[in-house]
Amino acid sequence: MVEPIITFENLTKKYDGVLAVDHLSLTVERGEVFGLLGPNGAGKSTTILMMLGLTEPTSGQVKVCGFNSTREPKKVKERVGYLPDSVGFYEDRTGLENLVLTAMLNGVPRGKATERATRLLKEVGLEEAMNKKTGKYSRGMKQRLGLADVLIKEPDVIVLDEPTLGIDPQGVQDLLQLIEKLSKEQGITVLLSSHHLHQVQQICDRVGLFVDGKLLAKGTLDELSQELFSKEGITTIVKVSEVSDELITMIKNHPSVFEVEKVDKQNLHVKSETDVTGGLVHLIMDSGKSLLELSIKEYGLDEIYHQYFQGGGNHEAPIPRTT
Ligand SMILES: Nc1ncnc2c1ncn2[C@@H]1O[C@H](COP(=O)(O)OP(=O)(O)OP(=O)(O)O)[C@@H](O)[C@H]1O
Repeated sequence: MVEPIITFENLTKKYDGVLAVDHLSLTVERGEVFGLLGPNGAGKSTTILMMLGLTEPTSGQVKVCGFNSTREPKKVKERVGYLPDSVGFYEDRTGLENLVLTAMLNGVPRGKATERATRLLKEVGLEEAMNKKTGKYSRGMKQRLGLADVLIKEPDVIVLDEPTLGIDPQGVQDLLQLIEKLSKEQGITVLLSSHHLHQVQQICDRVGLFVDGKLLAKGTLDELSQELFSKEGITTIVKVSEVSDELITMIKNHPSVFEVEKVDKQNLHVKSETDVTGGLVHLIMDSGKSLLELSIKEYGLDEIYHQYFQGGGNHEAPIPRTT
């Protein structure tokens, strides 16, 4: 069996009575893109700091590539690239010079460092700006350079803390696609901490929802929505030429249907215990109306998050900003 690349075991951190991370147990598989999601103060940064060996757990442990982050922090740092939410570079040096310096500080000889830095700068789309001083880089360019900077030591894992902060929408899309590509093509494991649900949803294989230091739920979007919404049944969105009382009665009589909501004169939301799309097609045809649209409602991460913190998780955590 392949060992998980990151293992958190009952990881706990207390600061002067504040339980920043509360008995976190979680495994991340090699090559996964895992999203750490949670409102401010949920414990995401503290979790990352313990994983990098930069702060000691109060109890429990975290292992990366089989190395204990507290006892063997150097070995962990050799394998993990960390991109904080704001990266600092020597502003009077070029992107290429900055990268070569990082590579050499990580023990890569100059020739190889220049070769690797040039290749990475191309990969992150900074080919034309590589000889420009980083003081003249935009925020998006600095984040791209930051990504190249964490990749230069060829890590197994990269940890990205709010990587898209302050970047324009196109820059965000480009950066997310780049992260996804790197993970898929090079098998790099990515741990992404973010408030931005839509961005996380776009590239993460699995997510963990954190609040008050606790991991409330983890899984793929499908698993989380199944867990939260299965008790609500399946919602089918129906659009017909005209909603009539007769049609509503016919649908209500379907044995699996337990609720029919008329949204407007053409739209209905049908809640049922099982998938009733086939049955609905027949009922609508029998009623003499035309079927214009029929789809099962899918839940996105924002609905899952909202539901978890508003009701499903019975927590009163604030809803984080989602823009
Ligand atoms: N050095 C510290 N000393 C005391 N308390 C701290 C320290 N660092 C974090 N905390 C507390 O630990 C809790 C978790 O903070 P943490 O920064 O890990 O959350 P976060 O999820 O990363 O939040 P954000 O999204 O705002 O960065 C908070 O209550 C915070 O106030």
